[in-house]
Amino acid sequence: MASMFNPSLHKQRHQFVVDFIQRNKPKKVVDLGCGECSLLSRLKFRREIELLVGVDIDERKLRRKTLGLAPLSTDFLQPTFEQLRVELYHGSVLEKDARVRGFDLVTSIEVIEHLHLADVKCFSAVVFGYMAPKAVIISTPNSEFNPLLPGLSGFRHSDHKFEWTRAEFTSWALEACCHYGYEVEFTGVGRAPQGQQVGFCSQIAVFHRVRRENICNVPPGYDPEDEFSYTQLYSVNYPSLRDNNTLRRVLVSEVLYWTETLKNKWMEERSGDPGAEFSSWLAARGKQLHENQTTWQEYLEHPSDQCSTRALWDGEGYDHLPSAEHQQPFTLHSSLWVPLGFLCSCIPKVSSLSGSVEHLKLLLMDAPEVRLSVDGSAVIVNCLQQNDQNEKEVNDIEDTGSADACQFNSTAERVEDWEDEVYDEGSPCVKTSSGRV
Ligand SMILES: C[S@@+](CC[C@H](N)C(=O)[O-])C[C@H]1O[C@@H](n2cnc3c(N)ncnc32)[C@H](O)[C@@H]1O
Ligand SMILES: [Mg+2]
Repeated sequence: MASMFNPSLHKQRHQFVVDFIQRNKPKKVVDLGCGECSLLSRLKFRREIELLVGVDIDERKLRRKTLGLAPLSTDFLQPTFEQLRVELYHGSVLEKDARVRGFDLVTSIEVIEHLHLADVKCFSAVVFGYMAPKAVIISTPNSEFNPLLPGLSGFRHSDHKFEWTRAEFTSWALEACCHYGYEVEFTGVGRAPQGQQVGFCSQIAVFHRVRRENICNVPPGYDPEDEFSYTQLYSVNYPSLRDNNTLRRVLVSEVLYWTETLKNKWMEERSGDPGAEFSSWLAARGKQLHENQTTWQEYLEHPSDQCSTRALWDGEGYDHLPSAEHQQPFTLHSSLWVPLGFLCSCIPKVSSLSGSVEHLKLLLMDAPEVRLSVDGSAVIVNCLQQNDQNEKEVNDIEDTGSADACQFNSTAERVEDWEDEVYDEGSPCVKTSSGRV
């Protein structure tokens, strides 16, 4: 049978669900009779889903592929604002469990035919009456197709309790609609050869819940005894930027990366002229970026162009930056001070993660990897090379000012109180620049 369909029937059924999800964007999805979780492993990539649950009666099957549902390293390295929780339960589709009630979508792919016919009514009551999701996708073999399957005698699988014709499937589905207030469309996957009027190899019914007043029978009442009949085997929360710890971790990495890169650019580009002032460099570079309609982030992402920097420094009159309303970075003795306002306004990645300067400050305040000024308004980056460190420490005892610090009279007063702190602590403020994710 496998060779009859390409892609395989199994893949086509799962693709049908994936396409449905892409169109309808359900947030809570449960796969009943999920087996070895192959559909769930595909659905975990559909990030519109926030809660993805699998239920099966076969615990061994469930445990075999649990690892396939775990977040990948990229989920940790590049988390998004989307949220996903995956849960696996050992239990029967014939029993009620409140944890899968009121979902947007229930799927049950090639499961119903494994139930005894006498239990199918109970399945309908649990799925449509108790779980009462917005939509349901049920697939099952179409017995009318069986004569076309080479070498098949009897049912398609030894565990099948029945296989329905299209009329039998339709009759069951319409009855469930009438009882529980759903409407249904019929389709399938696995086309018959041309001229054969037998329907699809796998027949599929897609149910949508209709308005409450259309429900013929009130769903069975809430039974506290049945509320938690499943046993949870697995649950995992995917990393999300909506979680404060994840957001802080990513933001810290970004802030360390961009402040270190800014420092490195400055140090690289001034290498031919150790006396070059940071303020002139910043102003000239800012003006050039403005003229080229380039953002600081774009500039920092690319290798230095030392020639053009030399030319910039030879110019004059760069006493303001295009984004003058934002505080500008400045050097104070051996440190680079990067105001959070600058990071938020000039580095879109930082602003989109933090949302505001205040929020950025709040998140960085508890992060030991980032050194903030006393008032929390700027990140302080040490500019000394390791081998300059000792010499500088000795010099600092006698020399309390530097040329660069004097360039920033306007800001010097503001940071007067912080200055002691910069020198008292003396150690590099940034431990790493490569921790960015
Ligand atoms: C043919 S497999 C389909 C697996 C999966 N839906 C897929 O598409 O790959 C049928 C699954 O239904 C499960 N099953 C059978 N009876 C069940 C019940 N009463 N409750 C939950 N799962 C059941 C079986 O353990 C098996 O994993
Ligand atoms: Mg089957």
